[in-house]
Amino acid sequence: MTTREDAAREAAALGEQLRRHAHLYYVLDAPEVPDAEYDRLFQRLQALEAEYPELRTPDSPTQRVGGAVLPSLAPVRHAVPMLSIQTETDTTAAGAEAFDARVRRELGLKADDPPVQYAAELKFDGLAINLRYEAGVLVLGATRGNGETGEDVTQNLRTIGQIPLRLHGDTVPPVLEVRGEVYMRRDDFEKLNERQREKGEKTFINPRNTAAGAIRQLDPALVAQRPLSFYAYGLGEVQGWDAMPDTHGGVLDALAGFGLPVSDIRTVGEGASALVGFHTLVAAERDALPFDIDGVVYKVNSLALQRQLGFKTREPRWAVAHKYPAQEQVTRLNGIEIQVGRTGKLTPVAKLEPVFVGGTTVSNATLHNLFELRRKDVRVGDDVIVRRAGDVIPEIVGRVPGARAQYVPNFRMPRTCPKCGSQVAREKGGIDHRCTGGISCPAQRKEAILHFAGRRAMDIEGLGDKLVDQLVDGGIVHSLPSLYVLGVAKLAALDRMADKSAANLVAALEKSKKTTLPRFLFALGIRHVGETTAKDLARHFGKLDAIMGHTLEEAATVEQLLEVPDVGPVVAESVHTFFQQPHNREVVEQLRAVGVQWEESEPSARAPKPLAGKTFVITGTLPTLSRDEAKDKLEAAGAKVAGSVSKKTDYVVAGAEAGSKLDKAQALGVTVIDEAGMMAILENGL
Ligand SMILES: NC(=O)c1ccc[n+]([C@@H]2O[C@H](COP(=O)([O-])OP(=O)(O)OC[C@H]3O[C@@H](n4cnc5c(N)ncnc54)[C@H](O)[C@@H]3O)[C@@H](O)[C@H]2O)c1
Ligand SMILES: [Zn+2]
Repeated sequence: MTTREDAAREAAALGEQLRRHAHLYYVLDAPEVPDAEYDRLFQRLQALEAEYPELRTPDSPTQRVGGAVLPSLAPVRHAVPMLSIQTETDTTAAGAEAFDARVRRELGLKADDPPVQYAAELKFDGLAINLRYEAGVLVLGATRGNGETGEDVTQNLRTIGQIPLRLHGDTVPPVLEVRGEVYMRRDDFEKLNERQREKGEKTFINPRNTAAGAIRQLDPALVAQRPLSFYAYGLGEVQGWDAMPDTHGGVLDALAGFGLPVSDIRTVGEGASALVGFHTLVAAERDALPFDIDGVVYKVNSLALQRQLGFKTREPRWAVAHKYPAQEQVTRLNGIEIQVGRTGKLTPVAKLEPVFVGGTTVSNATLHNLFELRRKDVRVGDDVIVRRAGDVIPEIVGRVPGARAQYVPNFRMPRTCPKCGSQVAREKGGIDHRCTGGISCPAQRKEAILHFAGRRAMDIEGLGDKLVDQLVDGGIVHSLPSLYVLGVAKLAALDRMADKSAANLVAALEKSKKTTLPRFLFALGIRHVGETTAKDLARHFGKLDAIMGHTLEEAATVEQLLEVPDVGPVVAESVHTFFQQPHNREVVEQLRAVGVQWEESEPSARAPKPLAGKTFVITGTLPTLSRDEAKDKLEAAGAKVAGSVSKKTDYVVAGAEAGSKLDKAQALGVTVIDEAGMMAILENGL
């Protein structure tokens, strides 16, 4: 049993904590704990005050709205105070029933009186804003502040495209204050954070705080860079609105008519059952919404009844917020594991004490990369904040500040891939750590096979996404070489695979064995080695063994790789590292052993380069060669092949139906030759 003194002591401590968190949240836009944690403390204080009403002092956090006003922004006194909304903590249907019962009691309705009509809408998780329109023109935009006085953020609000600077239509009242929420869409938030991550900069915690922080920026140019959105949901001061609707639903329709964004997800219905229906419906849709909501709001629809019900200190009696499970929760970080993605990226994953967040139990959450992990300074044993919103994978947004009981070393990335043992590398200036065992790493198997089979790589027709899934998941193909031992019988046994297509695939595999060195190099999926680089490498070295060497030690060094025209340090490093992985070398050997072959040539370092320094353009259809073949031949002789004709072009090779490029060549006086002329130059030189 709590004694009065205990209760007073606890209430004082709670008040202090709540005031501190409210300051961090409302004034600094930098909360230290999730809302669920704040709400828990708040409800505890409310319960104590209910038991001992003398503890309910006027300055108690339960009696006040929002936070203080930033001194750097001009204060705005609200004509009509901006209040909070009472929260219904019971998230089941009972929450809506309790509200309906309260409203009926306060209106003095009897059991057999007709049901009250309600408007139900989303509770957007953003920042409350008051927009003042005079004669239809936006003259002032303010934050809620402490409810009585807010901050002038007009210039910042003007940067939000969805907020009309002038209202539409000729029924706009002389004075109209519109209340609504500035928020950030989830995809906009993700994109913003993705950009921050790429730049290695600090990421934002959640859309709500990002939006709130942006609106209270001093520099409108900075605000303009933040993708903010707006929804209107109510009114402030109104003067001279002759045709003012008499219901809340009607008001929202009118606001939409004036050109203000109003959410379509709302309803008007009778009694508690309509509210329960809406709550259930929105719960099912919540994850799919493009923005965060933390609940739904029920409002008595009739404005006359709203006036009759009136206000308490902090909130109207005619509205209630019915919440959903929180999207951020605190839990214990039990460990950090490394996950290897399809493309070889290593991601630190938090192993959590299971926690119910965003409607499901979460025990894993991403920490994105080593830099972010370090910046957030999370260590095993910490209390961390997990966020799970919509379909976005759960993530750790930070740790709950506080001292650690004992020293815990900083997390380190493994030096070798936990899946295949290949070396882990991070490019200079890059953020991500990657496994370098592309073709030999089980985590990257599917991606590697798809790339290998691609049209511009080994060109294995019929080996697509779904089939690769089937082959790998069924344990039939576990490496690139094992593709070449697939038999028709085994393939035909697969789902959705007919004998004919099985036979076709085997034939395509057989055909693909005869390839070219550039295609083969490209097919290996070495990071940063695209088609062009593969060609450059093949031309320069001529033979695969000149690049990979008979032994690890004989493989081309970074310096040797840097001699290839157009190959820079990042590419050279990547090729070198690839061939330093024993598993990768094995796969290449096995591919050769199953019969993959190509014609090797003299390294271009030694081969004559009669066309060096000359630029060719190929246009039209040549009689025997494809354009790619002609290009290869010219490039092998040292020529540069360009895509468009300019004064720098030396020759245009024109085939049938050559169009504007030929006209341009003639206009510029560039020599035009045909395929036979090109072959003569290749054979005899210029
Ligand atoms: N994490 C922290 O440290 C911390 C600190 C303080 C407050 N908070 C959070 O702030 C919230 C409490 O703040 P509050 O007093 O602003 O109450 P509230 O956010 O629960 O409700 C009032 C607000 O709801 C918004 N709203 C959204 N949709 C609406 C709609 N359709 N109709 C009307 N209003 C709508 C308005 O901005 C309004 O001001 C809680 O969620 C709490 O967890 C968190
Ligand atoms: Zn690996």
